[in-house]
Amino acid sequence: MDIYSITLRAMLMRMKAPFTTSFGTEWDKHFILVEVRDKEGFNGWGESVAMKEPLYNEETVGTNWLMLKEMLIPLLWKNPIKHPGEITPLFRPIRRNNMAKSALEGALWDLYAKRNNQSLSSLLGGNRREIEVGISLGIETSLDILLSKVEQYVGEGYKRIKIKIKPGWDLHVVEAVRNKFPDIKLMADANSAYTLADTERLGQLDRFNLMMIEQPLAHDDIIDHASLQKRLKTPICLDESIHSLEDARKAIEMGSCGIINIKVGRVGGLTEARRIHDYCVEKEIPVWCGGMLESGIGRAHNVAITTLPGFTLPGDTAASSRYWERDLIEPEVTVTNGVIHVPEKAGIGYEPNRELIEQFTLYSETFRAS
Ligand SMILES: O=C(O)CCC(=O)C1=CC=C[C@@H](O)[C@@H]1C(=O)O
Ligand SMILES: [Mg+2]
Repeated sequence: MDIYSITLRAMLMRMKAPFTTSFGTEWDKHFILVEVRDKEGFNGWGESVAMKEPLYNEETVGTNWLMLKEMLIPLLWKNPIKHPGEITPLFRPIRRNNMAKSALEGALWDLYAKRNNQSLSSLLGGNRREIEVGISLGIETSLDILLSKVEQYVGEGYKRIKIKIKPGWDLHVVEAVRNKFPDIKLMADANSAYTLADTERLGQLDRFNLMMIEQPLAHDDIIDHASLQKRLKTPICLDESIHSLEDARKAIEMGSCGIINIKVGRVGGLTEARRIHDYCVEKEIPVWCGGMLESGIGRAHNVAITTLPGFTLPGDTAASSRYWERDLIEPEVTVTNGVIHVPEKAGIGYEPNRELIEQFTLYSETFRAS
């Protein structure tokens, strides 16, 4: 892959509404876009899902910018690659910084797919032309507002509803949603808001027939989730705890979870996401694709990975209009009755809107092989 230049863009997009979880609220979304150009004029796009503050994991926009500029891009210049699958082993000596790695790796996968006139989904081995998706709702200012949003999205046909919980916004909230919507596929994401001391309280969620409880305990835990899973009927789904195939192997061997939320950025890129997917298929552990409030660039990568056969549960890849007045891609990601039609064009399959990208760019820097 004859890379000519790599451009980093620090982006700022205001979401339609604040999104609140147990660890904080996102409204002004800061993130990095990566554009890789080759000498023949092809380009590939990736998105870092790191947030402005290290509240979801230890990475931020600032750490990602530094790691890309000082470590990852120079490493790529020194070690030209022929296939994007070489990026993960090339970057392995650099500890963690998965979201920084994933943003560059994703851009290279998109570039490679375009050079070969192949859709990213088919290049990854995905065989589905339609994917079923769910929607993730934040912690709202009132139960009535949450219930009205659930009603709206159930009406739009989303295949599963994910709500956020935390101490003080949990049992009564899940009960109210379940009472009003007795038959919907419903799950709860705690974003590490509980400890083993809350085992009895979390056990009370078993009566609501949830698909799963996502990441109830600490963001870096596997062993306590194994203890908790023994006490819960509802499957635990791990998100923040899983950074690699090794973490997935340990969690499954320990019995820490029955389901895994695969987020491309959290695990370091599409190659590792596919390895985790393949391992979970072998171990009969269902997976789904989580979201990080991405713009259309990251959303497009999520659509592509979700076409792999083991993504059997509806993920978080909602329509662009869920978060954005105008998204950075054309066409935008649309959802019809809970289904996304997977684009078959080369690469990520959606065209970046350069004018809009420039409009939301705070600053950028372009690097060329010296
Ligand atoms: O992108 C989406 O729609 C999913 C949003 C979502 O649920 C999350 C985004 C980012 C971190 C968390 O708050 C949460 C999650 O843990 O899945
Ligand atoms: Mg989560």
